[in-house]
Amino acid sequence: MSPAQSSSVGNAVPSVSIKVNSPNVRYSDSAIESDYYYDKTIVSLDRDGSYTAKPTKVHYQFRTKTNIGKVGLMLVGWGGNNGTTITASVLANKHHITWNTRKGVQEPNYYGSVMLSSTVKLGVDENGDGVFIPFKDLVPIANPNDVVFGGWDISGMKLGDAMNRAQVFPYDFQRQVYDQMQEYQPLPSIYYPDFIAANQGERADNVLSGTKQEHLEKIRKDIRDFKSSNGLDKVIVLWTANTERFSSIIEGVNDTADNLLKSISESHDEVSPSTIFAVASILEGSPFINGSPQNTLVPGVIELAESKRCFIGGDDFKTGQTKIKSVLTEFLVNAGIKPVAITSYNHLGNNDGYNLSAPAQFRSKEISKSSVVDDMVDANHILYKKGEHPDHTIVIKYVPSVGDSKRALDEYVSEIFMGGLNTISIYNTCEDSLLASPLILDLFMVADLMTRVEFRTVSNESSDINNEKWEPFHSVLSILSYMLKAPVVPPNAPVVNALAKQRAAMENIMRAFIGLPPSNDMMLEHSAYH
Ligand SMILES: NC(=O)c1ccc[n+]([C@@H]2O[C@H](COP(=O)([O-])OP(=O)(O)OC[C@H]3O[C@@H](n4cnc5c(N)ncnc54)[C@H](O)[C@@H]3O)[C@@H](O)[C@H]2O)c1
Ligand SMILES: O=P([O-])([O-])O[C@@H]1[C@@H](O)[C@H](O)[C@@H](O)[C@H](O)[C@@H]1O
Repeated sequence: MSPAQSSSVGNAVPSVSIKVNSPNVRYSDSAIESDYYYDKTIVSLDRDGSYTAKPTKVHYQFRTKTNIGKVGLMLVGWGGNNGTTITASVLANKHHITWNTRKGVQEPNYYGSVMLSSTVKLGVDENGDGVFIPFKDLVPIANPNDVVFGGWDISGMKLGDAMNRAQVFPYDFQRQVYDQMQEYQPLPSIYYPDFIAANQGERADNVLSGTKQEHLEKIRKDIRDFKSSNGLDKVIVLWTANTERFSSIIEGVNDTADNLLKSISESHDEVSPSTIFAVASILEGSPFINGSPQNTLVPGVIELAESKRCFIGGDDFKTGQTKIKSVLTEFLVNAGIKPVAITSYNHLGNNDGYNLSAPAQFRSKEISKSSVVDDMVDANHILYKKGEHPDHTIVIKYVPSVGDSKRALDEYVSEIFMGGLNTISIYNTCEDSLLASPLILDLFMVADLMTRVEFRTVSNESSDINNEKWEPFHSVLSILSYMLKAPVVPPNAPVVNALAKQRAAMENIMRAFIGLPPSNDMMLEHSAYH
């Protein structure tokens, strides 16, 4: 009977082992099973305009397999800034590689990973003081130091040279991982010039020929070969390649799974490389996550994932300017302050910025960056009339000389008490790839966790629960929202962008897996006279 397995992630991240002492939690050698009572408040509007609120409980059972197995992560765009950065960083953590800087010796770490470098309040001790543990130790999470990397790139450059091209890491670090990185060679990939900026053509020397159907079959074979040659139990595919233009959603082309598969067999122009990667992953039973803003997950992909019970997630890593926006806007609106203008400008000089300098690719990013305030604004009908929104402007400029060190300038103008105005200006220099890369690990770890979770609903306490079938979560993983600018959610589910809510949802779902109630900060234990 073993408690939740904790994984020691090198010496960069401490690990704790926890066991829940409850009749609602059962440990076996292969799984943690919990009975969880989900509290909801159902609200109805009465004829006189008043609301009736009715507390309800739904009884779920969760089963989390604790045997993680050997997991691989295949990156599309492996030779890019994010792909090389995360690969080299895991090597550094795994082998405890340190490097000299002008400030002294730098240790490897996983800062910026919410699972690896943030904590959650497990509960309180006998004095009522909070006990905080690494987020990753709530439930059995894969150890990123053990992940097997692979992937594709339209640039055939080996990863050591690609890391050098990315200009993210200092020389003293690069020189220590160069030889190991040079052992990695991205597989040839799918290249349809129409979907990314023309300026990317200069690096496209590692591309597949043939029809779209042949591309689909080749990518599927790549996934199978990678899995078998590395003795993997599971492969997760993650797109961190260039931003593509949006695909048009066309009835009969990509609106259903069958139409999409037919369109691929006919090499339809409107099927993008990223959508083919998504389809290949799903057909191979590999979760697919889109770290870029384009609408890879067209309706046909979602329907295919649902039919195959395969996980998908997206869109667009939420790393810097947008991450701050999803906090600041919630703070303002929830404080009863009315943002009337949010102006976000940034410039950057990496290849992502080079690709985004093309209008169609910028438009994809503008869309994903613009939707992040919608849920917070729509929830406050005191400040905003129906359909009213702040002016929200997004500007991205390519400035080669700043490289990966993106500059983000934001101005928030808000109406405050009695006709006043409040202006908040932010200047934020972000090492773009050092912000995004840890999120690749978070997306990988949480997606892997979800492949090991099943649940069932106890609809009638008197019936035999064992007659209820264990089910996986819905294929569209909205639990990944915290890491994504424009979360894709199951049909008819609401989109939540507020960062604190996204994090609380992820934490409380994982607490439910081990039979713990949602975390809250009511501090009632401190409210009585002792
Ligand atoms: N802070 C961040 O870095 C950040 C944040 C959010 C989103 N993103 C998104 O992540 C993606 C990658 O960012 P990056 O900075 O690593 O970009 P990058 O340009 O350095 O890397 C992208 C890589 O993808 C390759 N590529 C392009 N098309 C491909 C295809 N069809 N198949 C395989 N490889 C292909 C390119 O050759 C390149 O090596 C971009 O879409 C970017 O918008 C990045
Ligand atoms: O995450 P964030 O900082 O809001 O948005 C960023 C953009 O501002 C930047 O121009 C782009 O290169 C990155 O891919 C990222 O998407």
